[in-house]
Amino acid sequence: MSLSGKVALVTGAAQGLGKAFSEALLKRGAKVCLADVQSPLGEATTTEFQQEYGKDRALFVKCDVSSVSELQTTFTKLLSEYGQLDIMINNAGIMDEHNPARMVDINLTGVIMGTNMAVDVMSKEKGGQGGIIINVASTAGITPRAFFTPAYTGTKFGVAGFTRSWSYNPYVKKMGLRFACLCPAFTATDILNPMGTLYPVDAEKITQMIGINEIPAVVAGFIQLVEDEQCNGAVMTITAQEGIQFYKKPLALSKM
Ligand SMILES: NC(=O)c1ccc[n+]([C@@H]2O[C@H](COP(=O)([O-])OP(=O)(O)OC[C@H]3O[C@@H](n4cnc5c(N)ncnc54)[C@H](O)[C@@H]3O)[C@@H](O)[C@H]2O)c1
Ligand SMILES: CCCCC/C=C\C=C\[C@H](O)C/C=C\C/C=C\CCCC(=O)O
Repeated sequence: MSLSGKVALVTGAAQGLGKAFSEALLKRGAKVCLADVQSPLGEATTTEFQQEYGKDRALFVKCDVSSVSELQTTFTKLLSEYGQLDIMINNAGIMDEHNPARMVDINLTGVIMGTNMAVDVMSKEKGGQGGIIINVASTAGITPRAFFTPAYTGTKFGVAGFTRSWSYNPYVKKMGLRFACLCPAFTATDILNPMGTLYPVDAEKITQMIGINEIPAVVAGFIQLVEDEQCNGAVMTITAQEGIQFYKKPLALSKM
């Protein structure tokens, strides 16, 4: 898939992985709407990108993904500026075991609402041009070994299950859509800073054992998913020890 002239919406784009995904798309010729709850930082990131890639190529919208109305406003602003949406990246997420309800609202409900709104805009059956929706989960979303963060792990299992379920929808071909789930293990971003766990854990020991991805390694996997026209249903894990791997797909359902 050539990215030149495509339009992307990336949530949680002010910093970290979302910022890096946005820049990778910009470098390949896409226009990017950066959505984030952090307003000054999101604006600064967008200004930086406008200076590097052109004023009309990046747009910032302040958006809390846990708010249906803020998400709707984001889609409205994006469409009025760029007229189309081809690539939806539901990336915004937090780690806060002490506030599980808020974490579910952002990490899971935000992804569900962002995906469903994107389907409405992008589906060929509804006047869109098709495209790809990538939801960012975590290796914690496919193995419960992240025992120290049970609620976070629950939200990421939800994201992976939700995304895979969409990918098996028998209408995806007609809609011209692809769904993929990106599951990095520990990656060097600010989310690791507070180590917000419920129980005392030797975080250093755990991260040493598992290793920490550098951001470019995750961006490489991300771009592979965006560009690969055959990737519908992919669940890609990225670990410092084993790099990119694909989580096995269950047997296909008999023809529906
Ligand atoms: N870094 C890791 O170790 C790692 C590993 C696996 C998965 N992930 C996932 O990657 C995604 C990106 O995280 P990151 O590592 O870049 O962390 P980060 O903390 O650097 O970035 C998260 C971004 O999301 C934004 N955000 C938070 N709440 C939001 C909300 N309600 N609405 C909109 N934006 C919001 C933040 O402002 C921030 O810009 C998350 O979903 C995270 O769970 C991270
Ligand atoms: C001990 C520190 C916990 C707090 C870390 C904060 C945020 C982390 C977010 C990531 O999504 C976590 C990524 C991976 C989970 C770690 C291990 C899962 C097991 C990996 C494996 O089984 O290979």
